[in-house]
Amino acid sequence: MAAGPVLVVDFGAQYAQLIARRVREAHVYSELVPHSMSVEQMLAMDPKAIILSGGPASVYVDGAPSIDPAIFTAGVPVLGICYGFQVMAHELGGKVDKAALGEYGKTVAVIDTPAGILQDSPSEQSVWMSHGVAVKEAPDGFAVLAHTAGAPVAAMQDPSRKLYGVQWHPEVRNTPLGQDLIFRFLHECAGLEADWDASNIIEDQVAKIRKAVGNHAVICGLSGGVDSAVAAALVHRAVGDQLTCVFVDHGLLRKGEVEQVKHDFVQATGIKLMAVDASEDFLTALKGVSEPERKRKIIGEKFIRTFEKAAREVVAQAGEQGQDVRFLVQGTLYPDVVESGGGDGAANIKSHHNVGGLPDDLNFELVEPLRLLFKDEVRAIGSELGLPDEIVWRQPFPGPGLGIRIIGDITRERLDLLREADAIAREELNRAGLDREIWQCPVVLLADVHSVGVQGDERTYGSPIVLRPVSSEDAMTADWSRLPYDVLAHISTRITNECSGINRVVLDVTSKPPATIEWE
Ligand SMILES: Nc1ncnc2c1ncn2[C@@H]1O[C@H](COP(=O)(O)OP(=O)(O)OP(=O)(O)O)[C@@H](O)[C@H]1O
Ligand SMILES: O=c1[nH]c(=O)c2[nH+]cn([C@@H]3O[C@H](COP(=O)(O)O)[C@@H](O)[C@H]3O)c2[nH]1
Ligand SMILES: NC(=O)CC[C@H](N)C(=O)O
Ligand SMILES: [Mg+2]
Repeated sequence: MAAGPVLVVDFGAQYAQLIARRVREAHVYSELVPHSMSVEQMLAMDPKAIILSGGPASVYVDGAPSIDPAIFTAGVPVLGICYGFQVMAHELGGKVDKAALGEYGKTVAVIDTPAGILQDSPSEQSVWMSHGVAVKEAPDGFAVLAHTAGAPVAAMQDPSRKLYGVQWHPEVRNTPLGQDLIFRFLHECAGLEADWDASNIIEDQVAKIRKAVGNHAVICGLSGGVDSAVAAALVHRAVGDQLTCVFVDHGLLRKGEVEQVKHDFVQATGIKLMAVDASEDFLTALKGVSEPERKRKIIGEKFIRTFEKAAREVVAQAGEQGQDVRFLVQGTLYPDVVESGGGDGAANIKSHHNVGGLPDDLNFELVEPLRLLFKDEVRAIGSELGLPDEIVWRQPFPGPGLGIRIIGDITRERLDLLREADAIAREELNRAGLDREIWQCPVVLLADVHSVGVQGDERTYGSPIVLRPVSSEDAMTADWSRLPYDVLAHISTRITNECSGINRVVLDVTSKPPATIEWE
């Protein structure tokens, strides 16, 4: 039995990393590789199985990405999904052409033969589709298992060669029986054992970090959020006191956050923490800037400059034995990478400060043990590492902080106003016991928008506050939370009463997509 990961070959899919994550959910380790990697290199990784992802191209168009057909005769079980399925059919002599009917979204699949990857399937399944190309005839040797209105061959298999393909997307939650198909491919068709969970990643990462860092000093950007806390805990387990965490107060934090992070983190972990007040520096650099990407780039750069200063301080404090700090740990997760345009062929939606916002002259080597993972996986690791619930279940808060929640330029007055409104919303949501139900609730100040109000019989001309409570599994998609009206009413009354200058509170009722969670 091969010892390597299940490889997910990325053909530029929206959901490639999601496939890897569903495989890990089925307790088999999985990693993503680009389709540009050669088949020899893939096989050198000793993969247990290979999954070919979806993608935007059409196989019959010149120059469309493909894969060396040697992959299909290497004896490694292969599952093709959507574009990957079309590639498999095309390369092995099947017929692939424009679909008579494109299918996007919820579709009914008729299961003609409930075998193999579709063993025990009901005769019809609701599946999630996104295709305009279809496999019209399966290659020789394949059995057709299912069809839909637009896909005469919607699933096929040749168990003797361990080759499987499906037109729909089993990796998205909108395909209710999708995980069942992935599970059957891995454990029944490919015969893999369920041998991976969060504790494996801890062992793996600790070993990798130890090897990379050696006996050098390391700093970790620590925000109090779960991602950096888990990254810090992993690095601490690997190299102990070589690690110093650096918490930056950039003036864009929420009310009470500095004291809370200093206290909770040190108490929970015992890791060395250096808190740096860099607010003057950040706010001066941000003066007069209202364009979101500019804000993000400035914040990303200032973070690094602050870490550089902190690193010099760490060296100075170490005295005689002090040596340069080469490594910077960040709690970067996969959604930060993909939204910054870092996926293979993915678009830049917004430059997360810790990825797309990094300056070109970065002198640190980055240590990002969570870079391929999603937040719920990180939470599982945090629990396994023994971090307290207050850290593991803390709602996300973006590194650029309130800076990307003031729509308009950033001033100290606007920050103070937003901080008050945000504190009220958080207090009331917490009091109503809604913390776990809500993924996070950005509170946004539309600083340049003014509307007329009447307070104490006087005319006011103030700015609105937007409440943006969302529910989500991994921040890649989100829906607006249906909060109880009385909680909303209470928050609205308190904000307008207590925050002078705010005369309106509005609720954002948009999902992601089409919106994003943060406004900038
Ligand atoms: N105020 C800060 N001081 C130091 N480092 C920070 C700060 N804010 C963010 N970072 C760094 O940037 C990374 C990305 O921020 P991000 O908000 O995505 O993660 P997090 O704060 O650790 O967790 P969460 O997403 O749950 O808020 C962090 O993991 C951390 O390394
Ligand atoms: O550390 C961060 N640096 C950033 O630059 C950044 N931008 C967005 N976010 C957080 O990422 C998740 C997805 O946000 P969006 O739907 O707004 O893209 C949400 O949880 C956001 O709060 C960030 N976190
Ligand atoms: N989602 C996909 O992989 C789409 C595959 C191909 N581009 C099609 O339209 O059929
Ligand atoms: Mg954060």
